[in-house]
Amino acid sequence: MENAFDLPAVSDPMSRHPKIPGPGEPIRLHHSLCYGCGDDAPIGLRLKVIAGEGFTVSAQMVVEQWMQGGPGVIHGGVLTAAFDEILGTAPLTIGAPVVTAHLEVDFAKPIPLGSTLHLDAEVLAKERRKVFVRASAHLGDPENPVATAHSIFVEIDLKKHFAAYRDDAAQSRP
Ligand SMILES: CCCCCCCCCCCCCCCC(=O)SCCNC(=O)CCNC(=O)[C@H](O)C(C)(C)COP(=O)(O)OP(=O)(O)OC[C@H]1O[C@@H](n2cnc3c(N)ncnc32)[C@H](O)[C@@H]1OP(=O)(O)O
Repeated sequence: MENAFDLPAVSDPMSRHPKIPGPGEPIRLHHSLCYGCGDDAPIGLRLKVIAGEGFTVSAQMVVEQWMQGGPGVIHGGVLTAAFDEILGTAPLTIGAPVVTAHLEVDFAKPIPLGSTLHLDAEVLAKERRKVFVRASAHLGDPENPVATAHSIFVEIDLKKHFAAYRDDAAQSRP
C-alpha cells in the first residue's frame, strides 16, 4: 500500500467547530494515557496543544535528554510523534475526530537538546472523511523551520473504532 499527500483540487466546506476553545486556550487532551498529550502516561511528550485562529493549533516542547537520537540532537521518531499529536489535534477545529492514515516528515536541520521546539499545524482541506493537515516546527524564528510535516487523517466513529481496545487501555493504567 502506497499513498501520498495529494491535496484535493477542491475542499469540502469547513467551518470552525462551535465547541473548540478560543485562540490561546488549551484543547482538552483526548486520553490521559496518550503518549503525545496524556498527563498520566508513564512516558510521553505531554504536549499542551493550544487552539489558534481558524483551523490552526500550536504547541511547544522542550527537547529533553531522553528524546535524544544522534548525539546531542532530537530523535527523528520523537519529532514525528510530536508532529503526529499536533497534526491529529488540528482536525478537532473542524469537529473531526481522526486517526493518522498517512504522515510525511521532512527534517531540515538538526534540533539540539535543550532547545524549545515551536510546533504549528493547520487543516488545509477536507475530502469526505479525509482531513489534510500541514505542520511545521521552528526554534523561535517561524521563517526558519527546522522540520515540516504533511498528513492525511481519516475521520472515525470514536466509539466504534476503539471498541475492541478500550479494556486494554484501562488495564495499562499505572
Ligand atoms: C490515538 C487516536 C485518538 C483519536 C481521538 C480523537 C482525536 C483527538 C486528537 C488526537 C490527536 C492524536 C494524534 C495521534 C493520532 C494517532 O496516532 S492514531 C494511531 C495511528 N493510526 C491508526 O492506528 C490508524 C490505523 N488505520 C485504520 O484504522 C484505518 O486504515 C483507517 C485510517 C481508519 C481507514 O480505514 P476505513 O475506516 O476502513 O476507511 P477507508 O474506507 O479505507 O478510507 C477512507 C478514506 O481514507 C483514505 N485512506 C485510507 N488510508 C489511507 C492512507 N494510508 N493514506 C491516504 N489515504 C488513506 C481512503 O482512500 C478513503 O478515501 P476516499 O475513498 O474517501 O477518497
